[in-house]
Amino acid sequence: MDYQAVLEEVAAYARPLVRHGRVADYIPALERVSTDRFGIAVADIHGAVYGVGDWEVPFSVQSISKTFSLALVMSQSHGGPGGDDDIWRRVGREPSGTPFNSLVQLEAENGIPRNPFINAGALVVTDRLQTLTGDASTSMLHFLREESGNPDLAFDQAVADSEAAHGDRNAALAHFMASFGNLENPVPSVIEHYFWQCSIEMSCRDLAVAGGFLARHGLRADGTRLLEAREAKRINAVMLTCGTYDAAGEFAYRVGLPAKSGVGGGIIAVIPGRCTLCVWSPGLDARGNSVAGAAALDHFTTLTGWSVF
Ligand SMILES: NC(=O)CC[C@H](N)C(=O)O
Repeated sequence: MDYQAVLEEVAAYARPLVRHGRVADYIPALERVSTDRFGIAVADIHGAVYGVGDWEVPFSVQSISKTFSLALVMSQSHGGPGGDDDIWRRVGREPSGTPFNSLVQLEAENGIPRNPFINAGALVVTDRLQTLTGDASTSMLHFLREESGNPDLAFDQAVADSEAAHGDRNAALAHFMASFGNLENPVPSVIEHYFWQCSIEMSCRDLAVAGGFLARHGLRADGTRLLEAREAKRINAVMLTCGTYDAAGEFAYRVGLPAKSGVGGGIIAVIPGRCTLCVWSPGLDARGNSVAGAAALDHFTTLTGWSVF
């Protein structure tokens, strides 16, 4: 496969959609990013990386971090009966069908979020990572530096501060879950670590490389094992069904890959056994997914025939 040629063709297909959609404005620091940007990268399972456009420009990973926090928690607390991790007692794995920051299901479902990729679920996962590591956001940053091979990865303090200043919704979710006994750490510390992890800046290149363990059935870049193969399979499955919020059905229909999006405009996608992709373009659709990014991934699987279906 000539990855570079495929990426050029994908970029040409998606470019007319760049500037479509809206930049997330509920986190004011994200509003400053230009909608003109478009980049896409592929990292194959052997470590080769290809990219076009703004593929080396760092952006705010936002909810893409939810994939890595789940992986870190699963890697550190291998399972109970049937190999299931304890985290699944505290968070479900069904699509929510509601927006990523919705409160509505939590009361009826006793403070157990539908899945780890909506905000409520990610707060539970961050809480667990905080208990396991003592410093959830820093342990994630170190992991991402190692897996991406980029020691310069950093938090974006302006984004973390901006989100904290406008974080009433996430604070409400956390307090509500705490009232059901579903948080182990104090709410202020959980939301602070969550905002920090969302603020990490990475490029398409960094994210495609760092997500390689999902395509390598759990093996890290250095060949050591992060996750059992069945755990990597499970994360990919939850990405497919829940990774693009209440658009996961539409995304599976169009793209047919496990994927996780963020309101910074990035989307990572996994082709197990082959490669990991990351695309970035900040204009978002009504559900919070990158318009040009989703179109690019759609065209990539159409050109290559490499969906999981
Ligand atoms: N969908 C997202 O990327 C949301 C992440 C964002 N930090 C939030 O909590 O609202």
